Amino acid sequence: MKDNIALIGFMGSGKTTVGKILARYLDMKFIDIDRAICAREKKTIPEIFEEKGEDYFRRLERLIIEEESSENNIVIATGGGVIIDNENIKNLKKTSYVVYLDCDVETIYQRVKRNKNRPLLNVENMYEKIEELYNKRRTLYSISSDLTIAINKNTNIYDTVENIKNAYILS
Ligand SMILES: Nc1ncnc2c1ncn2[C@@H]1O[C@H](COP(=O)(O)OP(=O)(O)O)[C@@H](O)[C@H]1O
Ligand SMILES: O=C(O)C1=C[C@@H](OP(=O)(O)O)[C@@H](O)[C@H](O)C1
Ligand SMILES: [Mg+2]
Repeated sequence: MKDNIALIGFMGSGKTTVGKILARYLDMKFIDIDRAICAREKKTIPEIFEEKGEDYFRRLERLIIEEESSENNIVIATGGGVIIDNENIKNLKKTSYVVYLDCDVETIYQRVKRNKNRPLLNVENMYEKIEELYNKRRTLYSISSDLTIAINKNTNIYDTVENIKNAYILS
């Protein structure tokens, strides 16, 4: 069994929300990479993207994942773009059981449409943008993970947590 659990998946798939509950259930520490980036920069994600650019954000994301990957007994909620950089997956896999929250596009859209905290989705046609990014990324999520959990609009969050917990314990 690996020391940590890392959650990956598209924006809105529930990484942050599931991660918090999972950590509590397993008595592990919870780390949200986005939150750690914001704390370090003392800025929100949209502010970092606007003032410093996406590349700067990605460098910080990579650095913090590298740091956190040397910890133990933690649940890590990553940001949806973590799989863009292969180095991130290599680092996470060293110490984490990687779980892909595989959520359908419609459910993602319904969950994120009113939220302004995801700069990549602040475009005129958000649904189209989600589809485009989703199609680009889905294979990467799949091949980067040890376990895939299907999520849709009817999925109960506690079932998700229970399934991850059981698979992790058996791993
Ligand atoms: N299983 C679920 N059922 C209903 N709403 C959910 C579920 N999981 C997450 N959400 C909601 O979807 C939104 C996005 O969740 P979040 O955890 O921020 O996703 P991520 O970190 O993957 O971007 C939040 O408003 C959250 O409350
Ligand atoms: O998919 C992405 O590229 C991003 C996802 C976000 O995290 P969530 O997946 O938690 O929304 C956040 O890291 C940033 O807005 C970029
Ligand atoms: Mg999140």
